[in-house]
Amino acid sequence: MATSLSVNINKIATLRNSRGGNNPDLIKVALDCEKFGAQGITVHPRPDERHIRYEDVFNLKAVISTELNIEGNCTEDKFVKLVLDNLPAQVTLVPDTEGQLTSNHGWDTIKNQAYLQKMVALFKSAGIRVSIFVDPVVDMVKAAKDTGTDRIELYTEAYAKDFLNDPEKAIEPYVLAAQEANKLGIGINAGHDLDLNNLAYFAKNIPNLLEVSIGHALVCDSLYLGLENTIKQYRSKLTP
Ligand SMILES: CC(=O)[C@@H](O)[C@H](O)COP(=O)(O)O
Ligand SMILES: NCC(=O)COP(=O)(O)O
Repeated sequence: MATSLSVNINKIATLRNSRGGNNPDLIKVALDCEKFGAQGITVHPRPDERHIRYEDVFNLKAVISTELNIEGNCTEDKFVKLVLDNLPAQVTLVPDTEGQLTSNHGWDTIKNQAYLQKMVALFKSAGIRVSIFVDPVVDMVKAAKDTGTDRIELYTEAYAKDFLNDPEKAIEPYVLAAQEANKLGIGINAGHDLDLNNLAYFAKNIPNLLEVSIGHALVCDSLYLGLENTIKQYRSKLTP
């Protein structure tokens, strides 16, 4: 089974916002990503709207034909409303605090069990698939199962960092977490700092990896390789 590639277009919005106009055109880029082989589009709007604006989500939902994955912090009412108003294929719950540079930890699914159960039920009752962003820790995966979530998203920053020195050691906690998820029947997504160097090894070693969402490195690579070629190269890393 090949893993799906969802392209995170936050960084396209960052570039657009830097000059206040509409260049690059986020909608056109999303549609081109799909044309070039992306199997989903990921956005992670943040409360300060420094990259994806809330209105972008409505505009994207109206035109894209692949899966829309909205990531963000469900403790913000505005985020919850945005998701319920747009009914994406998937919502990924990420425990960010306001003003955070980027995501830097997964949910503590034990401490926040009751809260997550409530939020998962809310989104699922609207027909939205739910994924919970977690660190690669077996106990977090076990407690994620109890929330009723459909999937987890493994937070891969530590993998990406440690891969440079020792790939086998870097992947170890992720394999254990994935094995637990497989045993419990939860789907597995992954993301953060995945790139052309570390992606194939991750996909090869994680059993039943359903989806990766990749933004920062993919957009950087496209400066050199072009967007179409870049997406094809990422897709090829996910083909068994
Ligand atoms: C949850 C995750 O790892 C990504 O969504 C990442 O946080 C992207 O967000 P930024 O583009 O704001 O860094
Ligand atoms: N969920 C991870 C994501 O969407 C993109 O993370 P990154 O590739 O920008 O680090």
